[in-house]
Amino acid sequence: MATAPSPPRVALVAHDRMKPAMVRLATEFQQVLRRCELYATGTTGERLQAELGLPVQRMLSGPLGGDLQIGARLATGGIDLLIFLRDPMTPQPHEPDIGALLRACDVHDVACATNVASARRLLATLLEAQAGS
Ligand SMILES: O=C(CO)COP(=O)(O)O
Repeated sequence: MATAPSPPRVALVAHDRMKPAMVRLATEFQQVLRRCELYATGTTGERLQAELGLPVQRMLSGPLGGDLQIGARLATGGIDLLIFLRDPMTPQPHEPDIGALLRACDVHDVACATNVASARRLLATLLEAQAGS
């Protein structure tokens, strides 16, 4: 008997000014996201749980090490796709952690979207894959 494919493991991260955009994106793609295993940094995950009821495994808040926790999971093969809505206009206290997470995506060749337009395209490919399964 064929076993069901395991759900994609998707990490969702947004800086404060980008959280409304993340909530809008997750609302638009919530049917897709509900069929994924979701991870998020602390405050992003809190919003997605509270506003959409998405079952998110929350890490620490980004500035407290959450980006590094997601990066560690990604580096050990536990994340298939990262959506990281970065705020390009506001300096962050944990800039090195952000760079480390994005570098881990490149090192391990994990799909990563850092703005809404590319995130929508990545999520659309998940939608297509789910429709075909
Ligand atoms: O700072 C972040 C990513 O660098 C996001 O962290 P929060 O989701 O906890 O706000």
